[in-house]
Amino acid sequence: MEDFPERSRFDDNQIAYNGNEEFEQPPEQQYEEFEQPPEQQFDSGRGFETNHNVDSEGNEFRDSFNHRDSAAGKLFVGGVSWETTEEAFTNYFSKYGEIADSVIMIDKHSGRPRGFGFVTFADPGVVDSVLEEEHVIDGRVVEVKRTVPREDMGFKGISKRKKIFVGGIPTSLTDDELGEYFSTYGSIVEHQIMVDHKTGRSRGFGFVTFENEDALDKVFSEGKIHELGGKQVEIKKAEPKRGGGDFSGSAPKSYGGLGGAAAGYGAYNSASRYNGKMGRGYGGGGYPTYGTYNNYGGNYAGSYAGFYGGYGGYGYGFGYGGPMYGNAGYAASGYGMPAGYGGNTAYGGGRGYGNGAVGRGGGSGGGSYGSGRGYDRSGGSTTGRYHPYQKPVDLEEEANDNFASINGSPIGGVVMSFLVKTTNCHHLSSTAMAMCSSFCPHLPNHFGGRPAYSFPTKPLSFSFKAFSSQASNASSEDELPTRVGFLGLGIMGSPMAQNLIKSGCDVTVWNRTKSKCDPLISLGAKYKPSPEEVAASCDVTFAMLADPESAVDVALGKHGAANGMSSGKGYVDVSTVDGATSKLISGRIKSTGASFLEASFSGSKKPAEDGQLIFLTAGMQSCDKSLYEIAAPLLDVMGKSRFYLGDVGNGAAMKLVVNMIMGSMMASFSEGLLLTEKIGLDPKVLVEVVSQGAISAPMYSVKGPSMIQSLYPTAFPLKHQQKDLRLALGLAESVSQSTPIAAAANELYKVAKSHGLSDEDFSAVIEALKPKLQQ
Ligand SMILES: NC(=O)C1=CN([C@@H]2O[C@H](COP(=O)(O)OP(=O)(O)OC[C@H]3O[C@@H](n4cnc5c(N)ncnc54)[C@H](OP(=O)(O)O)[C@@H]3O)[C@@H](O)[C@H]2O)C=CC1
Ligand SMILES: O=CC(=O)O
Repeated sequence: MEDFPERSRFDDNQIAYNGNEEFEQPPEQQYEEFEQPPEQQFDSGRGFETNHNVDSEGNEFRDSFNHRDSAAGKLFVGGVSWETTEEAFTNYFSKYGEIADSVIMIDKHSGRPRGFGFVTFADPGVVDSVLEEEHVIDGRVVEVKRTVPREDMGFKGISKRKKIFVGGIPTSLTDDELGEYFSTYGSIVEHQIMVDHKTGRSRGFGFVTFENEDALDKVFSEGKIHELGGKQVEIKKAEPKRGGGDFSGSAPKSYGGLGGAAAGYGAYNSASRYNGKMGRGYGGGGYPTYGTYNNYGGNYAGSYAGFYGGYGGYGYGFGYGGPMYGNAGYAASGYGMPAGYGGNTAYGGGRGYGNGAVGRGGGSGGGSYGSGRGYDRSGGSTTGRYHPYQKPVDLEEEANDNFASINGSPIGGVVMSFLVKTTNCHHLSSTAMAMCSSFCPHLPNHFGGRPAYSFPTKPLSFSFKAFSSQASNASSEDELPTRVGFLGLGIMGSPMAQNLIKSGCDVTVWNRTKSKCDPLISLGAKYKPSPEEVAASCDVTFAMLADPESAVDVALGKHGAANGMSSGKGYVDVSTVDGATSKLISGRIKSTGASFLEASFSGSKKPAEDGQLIFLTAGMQSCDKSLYEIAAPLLDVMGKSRFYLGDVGNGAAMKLVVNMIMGSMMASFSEGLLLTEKIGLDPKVLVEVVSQGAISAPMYSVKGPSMIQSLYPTAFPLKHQQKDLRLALGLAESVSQSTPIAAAANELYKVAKSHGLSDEDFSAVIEALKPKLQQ
């Protein structure tokens, strides 16, 4: 039997690399810590992988494994309930044969179960029959997979133990100089400084592979920081990175290759300090030429010297390349802002090119402060999807580390958001949630203190829909609600609820059309036959309904959720409605003694599946604060960021503004596609041209090709887009704001609706411009 190390052993130094260093990814995206979501690394330290793996180029290699005897009887078990004890776990599997070993993995920080474990049968012969069956332990369906000894997972024939990553390489350093320096420690097989494919410029990091492991010991015996080319570089052990993992089945576990439609989800966070921990990116694979590659090191962010440049890298590719928040590189000009104070997230990742770029927005005064360690996965152009969960972070520690440097620094407001994802709901702490940033000209005095928790309170001004951050007295050990209700399982509600289930929450669902509950029930959700009963049985209930009418009906109608609400409970409406509706629902929910939170969001089907929604929260009064604290980690399971916007109605209003813009953009794009064709040019070329320029948007790149073929697979139903335009026009009207473009776009969507396109994707609005519909 395998000599198992202690449970949950992690090696902070150990990082894994994407076997294909050709990819244009930031180090944060190419590397992952050992402490990964279980789906990415099932064994924290026990030396096993599942055999469902995809290499960095998307090639499955499960069949090539040579199962060792020691591993042959060992299975990974995922989706294990928090409540399941090791005894129950072992007992369950003992019906298949003698158990040689079994364990439920425990998070080293929180001491809580991580939702997965391993069971080893004395007789490997029983494994096949175990794999053939469905397994339900303590009422929860668990997922059983083979494990494979990690040492069997050769990548490019290079042992992980012989390769190091070198970060912070001065851009002037040559490959040869890199090799020469490290050759003093031992014979080198290969060495390479990674370069940007487009510019040919050094990306500030590279790899050195030694002939034998002794050399590594020697290098590390001199510490992690070495001086190269007159600058300090940081070395880390590299390990072949597991590719996407082949969870081709349901939901969040389907990380497998998506062909060329790779995700460019970038790092959740950014930089590292020389003396701190390296910010591990979260990003999935990334589309080679998009994503958020940034330079590593050498890019000291202006006044924030001492930090690696802000390779915030949040390539928000939607799985199709183009970064949504990409680019930027403001640090040198001090443009970033210290959102989240250590828990910040460097969005956008800016293509640094050595000038101290920082991740824009959410991030940081330099992307350099990021602390939420992301977990890179997949990598490579064909392993695009990323994992919706992220490990908990010791934000407090890093916030403190980082704070000193930002205290007193002027900040320019950009975007705020703090995001933390978790491997599972159990692991959240208040430090990992409720962190928001602000839009304010200077750091308020109170930031001079310990920035343990940043919590939004009052908006500074309505027009900015912003808020000031201040220390919160959020408890240090927040308990997640054990019971989460979810009402409305349409295109968006289903994947959102699914992510909650997958992250370990105890979810109870309801949907008007009951059959839509079934897939979630099979994933472990409970079912109640009315919103009222869901609300009565849950601590927090989410509502994801079609429109204002259904939102009101489900919340306040007969057997509506309000009937099941009472003091201590919370109702979180994530539907897209208007402010008045939100206020109505809020008022009635609160009259029961319960709390209400508005949390509409931006992001469509794919981001919902990937847990990448952008929440627009509002309505937290002092009495609702605990609801916000409770809901925040749940929102973080479903989304990548949270904005707090003040009073009830502001979240709805922001969402309507966003969708007003989106609706007009799509209408305008439709005109462009048709005009291009009419004048004898190729609309495909238009899509490409647009994608490369300043007006690029994932929406165009993704939807354009199918629009050209008159295909409109529904992600965001056209009827909802028209509803949003209608509501946005009402909002504009209420403040006498002229919105002629949106009004014209709205007319177009109405035409499309009247021709039966309501349930098509909103990109079907192009049909309204075609002659056959205009007759
Ligand atoms: N799709 C997207 O990309 C995004 C959508 N949104 C917004 O989210 C909301 C839901 O969107 P989406 O999931 O796409 O829409 P769907 O149309 O797929 O789902 C709508 C949900 O509302 C339920 N519903 C509709 N009418 C009623 C009613 N009278 N009583 C009870 N339940 C009702 C539906 O139940 P049933 O299954 O029985 O029909 C379904 O669960 C909308 O407000 C939309 O604008 C926000 C961001 C992105
Ligand atoms: O509401 C739609 C979206 O994509 O956001």
